[in-house]
Parts: sequence; structure tokens; C-alpha cells
Amino acid sequence: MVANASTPAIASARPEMTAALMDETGLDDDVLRELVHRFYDWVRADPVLAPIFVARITDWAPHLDRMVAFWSSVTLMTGRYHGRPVPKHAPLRLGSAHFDRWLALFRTAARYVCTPAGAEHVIARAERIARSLHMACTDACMAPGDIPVLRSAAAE
Ligand code: HEM
Repeated sequence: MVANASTPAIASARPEMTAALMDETGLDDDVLRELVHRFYDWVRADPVLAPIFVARITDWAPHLDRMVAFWSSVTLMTGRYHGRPVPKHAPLRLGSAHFDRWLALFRTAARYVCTPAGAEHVIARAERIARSLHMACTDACMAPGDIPVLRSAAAE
């Protein structure tokens, strides 16, 4: 089958939108798969990130498949990912150094694998999701005593 604006070459819950996004960005299943595999090859060799993954993931194939589905949903709106990333990350006690490193590797992998438009598209989404995951993780790590008590002037 030849992909065009109404028939994307990958399964999607929103075929027309997916076809238009594939057209604009050059992203498709093969490119996203290559991006995910290259990125996690680097993550697994990285001194900051590798220990966190080694402690949680023993069987990499299902994780990589899940991540391809995630990026397919996020970048091409295919609706293929059905997980909940926040509860998976909250117990990992991730800080700025982890997110900075994760994003640095992800940006490099995206620029290496994707077209310039595809890299820009996927990096913008990674940065946005990393920000909200970071906030969710910071919130989850805060003990009740760490939360500042805000008093109004009237209560003084
Ligand atoms: C700060 C660096 C990060 C580390 C160390 C990290 C680590 C992990 C680990 C260990 C898992 C497997 C969790 C488990 O199955 O128990 C995981 C899953 C996942 N991560 Fe991250 N992560 C990071 C940042 C991010 C970012 C920025 C994104 C998205 C842009 C992301 C998206 C995901 C998704 C979608 C999953 C799969 C969740 C599921 O099972 O449905 N991660 N991550």
C-alpha cells in the first residue's frame, strides 16, 4: 500500500491526521523504531541513566515496543499507547540531572535519526512531557512536612 494523505501506512485511530503528520515530519513506524532503539542503546551505556534502568528493566524487547507505541501516539496521534507514565516514574526519585541527561541524549538521537522537521516535532514533545513528568515526580517525592504552610495576613 502506498501512503498518501488519507491512507497512512501504520495503524491509527485518526488515519487522516496521522497521514498529514507523517507527511509534514517524515516520521513513521520505521523511523520511530530506529529512534527508540538508538536512544536506549545510549541510555544503557550512560553512567547517570543506566543504573536506574538496569534496576527496573530486565526484558528490553517489550519496553522498546511500548516506547515505539508511545512515540507513535505522541508524534503521529495514532492512539497506540495506553499506559500511564507518571506512576511508573514517581517512585524513581528522578531529579534535574536525570531529566537534563535524558533530554540531551534524546535530542542527539532525534537529530541523528529523523529529518530536521521530524526532529523538531519529536524534541518539542519530549521537552514538554519531560517538564510535566519532572513536576509530577517532584510533587510525588515531597514529604507532607516539606509543603510550605501559607498563612493569610488575616490569620496572623
Ligand atoms: C529522567 C529520566 C528518565 C528515566 C531515568 C526514566 C526511566 C524509566 C524507567 C525505569 C521506566 C520503566 C518503568 C517500569 O516499567 O517500571 C520508564 C518507562 C517509561 N518512560 Fe521513562 N524515564 C525518564 C524520562 C522519561 C521521559 C522524559 C519520558 C517521555 C518523554 C518517558 C517516558 C516513559 C514511558 C512512556 C514509559 C513507559 C511507561 C509504561 O510502562 O507505560 N520517560 N522510564
